[in-house]
Amino acid sequence: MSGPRPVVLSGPSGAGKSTLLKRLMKEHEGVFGFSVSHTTRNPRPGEKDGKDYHFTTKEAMQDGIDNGEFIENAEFSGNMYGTSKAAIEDVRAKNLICILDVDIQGVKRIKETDLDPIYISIQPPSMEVLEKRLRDRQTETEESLQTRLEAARIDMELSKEPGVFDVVIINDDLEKAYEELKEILDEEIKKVQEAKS
Ligand SMILES: Nc1ncnc2c1ncn2[C@@H]1O[C@H](COP(=O)(O)OP(=O)(O)OP(=O)(O)O)[C@@H](O)[C@H]1O
Ligand SMILES: Nc1nc2c(ncn2[C@@H]2O[C@H](COP(=O)(O)O)[C@@H](O)[C@H]2O)c(=O)[nH]1
Repeated sequence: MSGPRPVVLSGPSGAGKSTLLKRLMKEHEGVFGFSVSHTTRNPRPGEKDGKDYHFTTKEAMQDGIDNGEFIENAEFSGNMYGTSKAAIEDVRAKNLICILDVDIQGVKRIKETDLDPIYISIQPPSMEVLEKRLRDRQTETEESLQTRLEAARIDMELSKEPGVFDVVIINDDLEKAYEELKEILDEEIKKVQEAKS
């Protein structure tokens, strides 16, 4: 595939992926494009259909999967999530760096494709900090919080396996984590900016 290299951001729910990528996109207008995933979970307050996710039903999503419309899909915390081929194409058609926010199952499935992204894991400094962040975000029920923490334990172990990620960023201090992320992507950012000038 031609154009700038896509970027996969992964890591436990609550580690800070959306926080970092929203800032990255805001500070680099016209450089990044978000691959809008499909999900069967309910929207959170403030989330917009078509921007944060394509919110859909299990039936419609399963039809799309059966029709080969997704490059990967996974079940996470009782809901379906997936990256459609169209979501990636929409970004790549504009010659932008395509950012995918997917869980560890998504990372493994994307590795079986020819997408060839830069794989970045965003990790919390500890389980305790992660739990506090998730509780403070007030988006989960106690049940879904516990499911997410269990998935986080698995994610934190798998992310240590050599070769899974190109880089692991510990998001303790937000400024430091953001600077690290920018530095990793500096070369790709410059390529897009130069192509536009
Ligand atoms: N370095 C940080 N220090 C303190 N709070 C943080 C930091 N990074 C993110 N947060 C906060 O932690 C919460 C979780 O962050 P965020 O929603 O970005 O996580 P996420 O990895 O995108 O989660 P999910 O995968 O569930 O979407 C948010 O309320 C965010 O404001
Ligand atoms: N495999 C995929 N995982 C995805 C996708 N979109 C998001 N995610 C991951 O799901 C969890 C939960 O997200 P939330 O928005 O409900 O908090 C998180 O780890 C995301 O990275 C996808 O298309 N495929």
